[in-house]
Amino acid sequence: MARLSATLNQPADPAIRNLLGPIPATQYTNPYAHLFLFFFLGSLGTVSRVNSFPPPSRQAIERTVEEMTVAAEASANTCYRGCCSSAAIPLHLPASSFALLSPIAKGGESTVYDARLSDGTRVAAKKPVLSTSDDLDHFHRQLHLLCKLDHPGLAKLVAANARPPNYLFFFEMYEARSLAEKLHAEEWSPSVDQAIAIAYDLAKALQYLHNLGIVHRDIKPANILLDKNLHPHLADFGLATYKKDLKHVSVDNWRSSGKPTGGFHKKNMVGTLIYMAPEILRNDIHTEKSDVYNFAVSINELLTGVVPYTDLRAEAQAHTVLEMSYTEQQLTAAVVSNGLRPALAHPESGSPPSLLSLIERSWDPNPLNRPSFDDIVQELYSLMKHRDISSLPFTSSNQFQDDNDLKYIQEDFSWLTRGEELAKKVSTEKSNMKAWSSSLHDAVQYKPTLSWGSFATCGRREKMEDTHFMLPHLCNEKDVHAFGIFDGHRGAAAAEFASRALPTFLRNSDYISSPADSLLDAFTKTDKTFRDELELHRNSRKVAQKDWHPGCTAVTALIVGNKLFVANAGDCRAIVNRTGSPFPMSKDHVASCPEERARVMKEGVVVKWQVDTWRVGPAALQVTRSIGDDDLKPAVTAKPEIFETYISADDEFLVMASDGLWDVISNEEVVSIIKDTVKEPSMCAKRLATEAAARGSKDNITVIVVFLRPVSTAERIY
Ligand SMILES: Nc1ncnc2c1ncn2[C@@H]1O[C@H](COP(=O)(O)OP(=O)(O)OP(=O)(O)O)[C@@H](O)[C@H]1O
Ligand SMILES: [Mn+2]
Ligand SMILES: [Mn+2]
Repeated sequence: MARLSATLNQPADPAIRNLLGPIPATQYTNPYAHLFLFFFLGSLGTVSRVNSFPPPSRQAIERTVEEMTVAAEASANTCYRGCCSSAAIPLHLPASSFALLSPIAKGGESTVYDARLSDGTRVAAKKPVLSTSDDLDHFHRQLHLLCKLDHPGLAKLVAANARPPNYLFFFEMYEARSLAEKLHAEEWSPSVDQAIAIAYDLAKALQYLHNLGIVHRDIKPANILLDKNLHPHLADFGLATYKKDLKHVSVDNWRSSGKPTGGFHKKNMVGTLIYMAPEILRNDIHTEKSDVYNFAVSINELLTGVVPYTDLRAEAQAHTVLEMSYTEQQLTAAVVSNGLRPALAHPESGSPPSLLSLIERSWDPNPLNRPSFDDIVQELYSLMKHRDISSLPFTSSNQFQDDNDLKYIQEDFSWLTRGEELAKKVSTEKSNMKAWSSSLHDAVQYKPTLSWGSFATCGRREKMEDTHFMLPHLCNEKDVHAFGIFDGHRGAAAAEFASRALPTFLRNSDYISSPADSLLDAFTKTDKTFRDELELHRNSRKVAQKDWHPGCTAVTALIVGNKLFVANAGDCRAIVNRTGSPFPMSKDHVASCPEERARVMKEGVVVKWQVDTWRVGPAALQVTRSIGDDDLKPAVTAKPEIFETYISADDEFLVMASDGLWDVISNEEVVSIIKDTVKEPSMCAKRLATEAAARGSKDNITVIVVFLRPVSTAERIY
């Protein structure tokens, strides 16, 4: 308001000054001045109709007023109202710097054009229909939101023109157009693996939005755009909003809107009716879980290639469901009251049962029963790993891969499988497990009873660079178990490689007699094999960026009978709850630790205070030990520190986690959180990760919880 009053007081177009003339100056500074002005200008239109001048449209006047504001504003990159700003996206693209070519889609709300920027970039220009001041507000809300978003799974805004008279959004052009067109116009039929990869990418994008507190509210294949590699990008933020604003918006939409059955809202409702969750059809407020429902219907459409409910065509009344408006009510009633859903993809078509179950749970009538996108991402990620989809050409690799190894992926390369292959090749196939367990046959020794679970989430990060493994009963030895977590940096390559290579080395340890030596050996071999492989790839023509040095920190626990060994390199951490308090099983290797700093400097690498903490070398790494990071070897060593201890009845559980957890939750708090959680290891792991995310952890979070004694005993004690 301050801005408005300031600008209105400036000398401007005399026509406008005349229009505004009669308004007493005091009213400009009143907080409702804008509204006031608006009504006032609106009534002018009516007045001037009496005279024979053509009435200036409300929109024209509002824009002229806004133009004055534009003139008054410095060249700051904000919209004319000052509500939207961006460091990266130009918000005032002058008319001379773009050309609109042919329209590619036209809806009630907007026209999308094939367009070119002056540097020749092909973009999609979305020109919204702005006929009321509500539409203008809506444009600003949408721009404000789009300026805040940056995720590979979302349609990317590259520029905007947020000033009169041409309000435009410029998006990156996704050449394969929308999933709806691809499926129904081109009759594309994706492989199951392609469908899973698309679902995973989309789920990641939605997880990102939900973590920011944003709901999309219009997920459907027509709003899922595909690039030339068939990676999906969620588009159309016309209905997206902060969840916290939703109550308000919803009341606006459904109750106090002057036109409850027509216009904008009706159109949006109708346009997406077949994707809408029962609670929305009942006019409840949209939550994240309504997005989950829309997602499920869309993914099922991707798997089946069938527009929801159109396969009911044979049945008498369903015939017109999509064509005639009166049957919309019947469809609504069936979805809401009778639990009607689109026909689920057939297992015979190759869709894995776990995916079908995920879809069914995601369109559950009760929103509370639907999984969150954290859960969905996790499930799809496991499914992808299980099917080894990361090595297929159409993968959603960029979600958990660095842009560099994206190239490998597209050439059928996977750091995961490479880790396993190479470790097998390097190690001899002779296992030492027998030697370890021969020490176990002591009748009086304590026998821990194990149960284990894990949870991993990308959290607020865009990419998942943590990996982990759980190998209970290693080599079919009932008393030997291994667990590990790897936290990647500078890409996920090292973490992925290590998550397969390290357990393979462990399994195949040959000549070494003690488990601790085997751990040490597995760490150093994993590091060496990874760096050798990386060197080969960097020298090959496949990698554009030669200066690429991914690494990962690692923590691995090996339980042999009643003995626990933890090997750690970097800032993951492991603790045991021993007689009710945390007993550390690792030490953090970070540059802020004086001994570690001295060690690194002795090896000839500089450690400097940078930004907020001590950092190592030109790469400014915070950790002082890791696998990979070949630009900093040998100072940043892969040699782990190994702690060992006997497990006794005093020991309740082991917790291992990446630093995303420990950054925000102390060892003591971890113990007490598990104390009040159901004694089920994966529930405990999930609870800890969720708590860390809620406390603002900005990192990927992976947690493994291993109960060391029968859970019922533990529960009786607490
Ligand atoms: N960046 C883009 N690249 C390629 N095609 C695009 C792009 N953006 C939009 N389109 C095409 O234009 C169509 C409409 O875009 P969008 O959904 O953003 O507009 P809308 O007016 O909000 O439509 P709706 O009727 O779904 O609300 C899309 O389905 C797609 O076919
Ligand atoms: Mn759309
Ligand atoms: Mn839209």
